[in-house]
Amino acid sequence: MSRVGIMGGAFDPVHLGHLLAAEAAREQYGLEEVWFMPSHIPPHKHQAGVSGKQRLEMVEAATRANPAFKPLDIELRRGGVSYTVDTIRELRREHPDLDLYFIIGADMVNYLPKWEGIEELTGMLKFIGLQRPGSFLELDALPDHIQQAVHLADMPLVDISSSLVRKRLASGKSVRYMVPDEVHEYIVRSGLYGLQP
Ligand SMILES: Nc1ncnc2c1ncn2[C@@H]1O[C@H](COP(=O)(O)OP(=O)(O)OP(=O)(O)O)[C@@H](O)[C@H]1O
Ligand SMILES: O=C(O)c1ccc[n+]([C@@H]2O[C@H](COP(=O)([O-])O)[C@@H](O)[C@H]2O)c1
Repeated sequence: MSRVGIMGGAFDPVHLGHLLAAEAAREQYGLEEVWFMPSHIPPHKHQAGVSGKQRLEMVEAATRANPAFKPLDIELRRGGVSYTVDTIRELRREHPDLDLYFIIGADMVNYLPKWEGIEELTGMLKFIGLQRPGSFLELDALPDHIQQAVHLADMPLVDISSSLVRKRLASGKSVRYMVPDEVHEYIVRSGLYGLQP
């Protein structure tokens, strides 16, 4: 059974932290591919400022050079609030042969008890959790059935977030090397996040 990782997020915009997390999970769990999946409306935070099409295009630009990384537009096509449980049900119908691993940073691991349909979700996939500066990942604090579904991976800690990238762009600061060059070019060319095209 092929192992596939899913890196879900708003990707507003995609940054180096996302790519390093996906690569660490791929390497440490022998994932054949990692699918980068922008959410339509995130379940727990404000809707992204940039359109789904543009967030997907940035993900396409960021993943193009890596044959193991693929963009996945399933949540953008479905619309509405992007509950992961709905997406995984759909993906398992389409790909019953895959062993799915959902990749998340420490902030999201700690939030797992509040995810919609978490009991069903832990029966359908495994999570790969990564430490992230600013949120300490504490497995012991989680209910048993969630702890059993979460596997840990190591990555070089990087204190980069999409909010930091947006804030820096809006105040005219450099985000070079925080996002891939292709994404930087896309942001500048499209005049996103307060830049003039
Ligand atoms: N620097 C990072 N290290 C590890 N995981 C990360 C990092 N940045 C984001 N993630 C994880 O990537 C997933 C998608 O994150 P998302 O697209 O919401 O980015 P974000 O940087 O958290 O955004 P924002 O700052 O707008 O809240 C989440 O599981 C999040 O925990
Ligand atoms: O389904 C849920 O209840 C749920 C709650 C919080 C987060 N998620 C998913 O986790 C991924 C990372 O979330 P975020 O908010 O950090 O972009 C993204 O794919 C979200 O849809 C899912």
